Amino acid sequence: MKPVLSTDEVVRLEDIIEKEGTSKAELMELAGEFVAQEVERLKPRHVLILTGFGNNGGDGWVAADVLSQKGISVDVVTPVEPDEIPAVLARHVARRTAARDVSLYVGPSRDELSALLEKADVVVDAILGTGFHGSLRSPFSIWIRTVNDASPVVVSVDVPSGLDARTGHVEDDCIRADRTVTMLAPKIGLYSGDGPEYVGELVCGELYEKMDEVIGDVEHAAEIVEPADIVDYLQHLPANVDKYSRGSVLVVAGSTQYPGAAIMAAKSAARAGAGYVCVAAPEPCANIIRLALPSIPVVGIPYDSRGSFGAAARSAVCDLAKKYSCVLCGPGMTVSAGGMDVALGLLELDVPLILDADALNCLAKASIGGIDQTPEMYRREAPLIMTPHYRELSRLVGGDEVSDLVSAIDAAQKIVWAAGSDNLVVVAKGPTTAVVGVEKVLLPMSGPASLATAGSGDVLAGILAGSMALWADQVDIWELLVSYAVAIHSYTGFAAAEEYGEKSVIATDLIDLIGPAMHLAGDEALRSLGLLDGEGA
Ligand SMILES: NC(=O)C1=CN([C@@H]2O[C@H](COP(=O)(O)OP(=O)(O)OC[C@H]3O[C@@H](n4cnc5c(N)ncnc54)[C@H](O)[C@@H]3O)[C@@H](O)[C@H]2O)[C@@H](O)CC1
Ligand SMILES: Nc1ncnc2c1ncn2[C@@H]1O[C@H](COP(=O)(O)OP(=O)(O)O)[C@@H](O)[C@H]1O
Ligand SMILES: [K+]
Repeated sequence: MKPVLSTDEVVRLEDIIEKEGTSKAELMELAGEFVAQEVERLKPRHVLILTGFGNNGGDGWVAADVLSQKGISVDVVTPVEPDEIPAVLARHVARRTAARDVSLYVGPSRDELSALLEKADVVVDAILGTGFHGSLRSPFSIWIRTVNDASPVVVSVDVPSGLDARTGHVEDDCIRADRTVTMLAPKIGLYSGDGPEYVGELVCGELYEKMDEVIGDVEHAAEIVEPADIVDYLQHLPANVDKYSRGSVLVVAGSTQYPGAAIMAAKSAARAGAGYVCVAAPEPCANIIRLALPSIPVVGIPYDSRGSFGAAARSAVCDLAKKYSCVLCGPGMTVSAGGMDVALGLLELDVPLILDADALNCLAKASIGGIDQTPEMYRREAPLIMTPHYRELSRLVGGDEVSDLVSAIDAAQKIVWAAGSDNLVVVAKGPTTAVVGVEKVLLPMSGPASLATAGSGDVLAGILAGSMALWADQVDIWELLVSYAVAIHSYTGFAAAEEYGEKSVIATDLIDLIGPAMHLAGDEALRSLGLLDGEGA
C-alpha cells in the first residue's frame, strides 16, 4: 500500500527529512531532476516551463536547468525577474538557471504566451503547488486559461496549478494535466473533489532514498490499495468445499416499491462467491424476486400497508439471520418503522453485518444529531460494514456537509472513532471511495463514472456480502477485504463500459461481469508481482 498525505504532513515529512540530513534545497534539486526525467521520457525538442512565486516554481527552474543542459530547447515563463522571486530557495535556483542557455519571458502578455505554447512540445506547469489556496489571482488565472485553451501536453509539478491540494477543490480554473509528477508522496487533494478530473496520470517521485525509514513517522491521510495487496482474495476455490462451507448470505432487502434492489444485491452476492444466498423480503414482493432469481430462495417477511417490512418483521428476520455467515440489510427496503426495527435487531445479533442504503437511512432517523452521538446503537463484537454514499453519510453524522473524499473521510472517522472497534468499517462511496476503519483509511482502485448509475450501490453491497461470506474466516484486516470488494466493483465498471459504452452502462450489466472482473483483478495483481507478462488471460 502507498501512503497519501495531507499537505500539513508533507511539511512535517520535509522537516523530518531535513533533520536526517537532506536539506530542502537538496530536495528541490531532486524534485527538479525528477521532473526533468519525466519530461525527457516524452522526447521533446522544445519545452515551455511556467513558474510561479513559490517553491513549486523552484522545482520548475531546476527542471529547466537540467533539460537545457541536455540540449533541449527551454523557454521559462516567470511572473517577475528571478531576483524578485520571494521564495528564497526558488530565487536561488532561478538566478542560477537564468544564467544558463534558457530563454526567459517575464510577465508575458496572453498573446506572447499563446505564441510560446504553440512552439512547445511539452509544457511544464510549475506555477502553484501545495502553497496555493483561495481564488486564483492574476496573472496565473490568465496563464491557466491560456494553457488549457491551447491544450498542449502538460506535465504538472506536484499538483495541477489551481487545485487546492488540501481538499481537491478547484474554485476558478485549474491546469488540466496529462501527467502530474507529485513529490515525496501523493497529496490527498489529488484524489478528492475535482482532483481526479485534472491530475491525469499520477507519478510520484519519492526523492529521498530512505523514505521507508521516515514515512511511518508522519500520519497517513489514507493508503492506496494496489492490486498485489488484495491478491489473497483472488485465489481459486479449494476443491473440497460445499455450498455451505463457501459461505452463506442472507439479503434482507426489497419492498413493493423497490424489489429490483433486492434482486441485484442477491445475485451479486452469489456471483461474488457465496455458496448459498437467501433473500428475506416483504411478502408482497417475494414472488417477483423468486421469478427473477430461480437459483435463490426467498422468504416472505411480515409487511406493512406500503409493502415494506412491518412490525413483526424484526423477529422473523433475526431468527433467520442467525444461520448465515453474513447478513446484508438495506437495499430497496425503504425507511419504515418496521425496517428501522429490523436494522436495530440485526445490530444486536452476533453475525457479520453489512448495512447499506435504507438500513443506514433508518439508523440516521433513529438517532438525534448523528449516530456518532449514540455509538452504543452500533457498537458490537461481530463485524459491521456500513456502505453509505456521500448523502447517506451526511445524514448519518447529523447533516454535516459531505461533498468530497476529504469531508467523507472526516465524517466516516467520526462514526468509527465514536465506536472505537476494529471490526467496524465505513465505506464512504463516491467517485473515489474511502474504506475507513478505526486505524486505517484505504483507497481501493476507483471505477469509471459509468458506475454512477442507479442500483450500482446494490451491486457493490452484494459483492461485499458474497466476499465476506467466502472469506470471513481468513480476514485479519476488514478494511482490506472490503477494499477487494470495492476494487472488483470498479473492475465491473471498466468491463461494462468497454462492452456497452461509457454512458450506457446500467447496474444489471455489472452483475454478470463480476467473474470477469475477478479475472482482470487477478491478472493485474500477478502482473504487478512480475508473475504475468503482457495482456494476461
Ligand atoms: N519545501 C520543500 O522541501 C519542497 C517543496 N517542494 C515544492 O514546493 C511547493 C510548495 O512551495 P510553496 O510553499 O512555496 O508554495 P507554492 O509554490 O505552491 O505557492 C506559493 C505561492 O503561490 C502564490 N499563491 C498562493 N495562493 C495564490 C492564489 N490564490 N493566487 C495566486 N497565487 C497564489 C503565493 O505567491 C505563494 O508565494 C510544493 O508544491 C513542491 O512543488 C518540492 O521542491 C520538494 C521539496
Ligand atoms: N463518478 C464516479 N466514478 C466512479 N465511481 C462512482 C462515481 N459515482 C459513483 N460511483 C460509485 O458507484 C456506486 C454508487 O452507489 P450508490 O450511490 O449507493 O448507488 P445506488 O444507491 O443507486 O445503488 C458507488 O460504489 C460509488 O463509489
Ligand atoms: K503545479
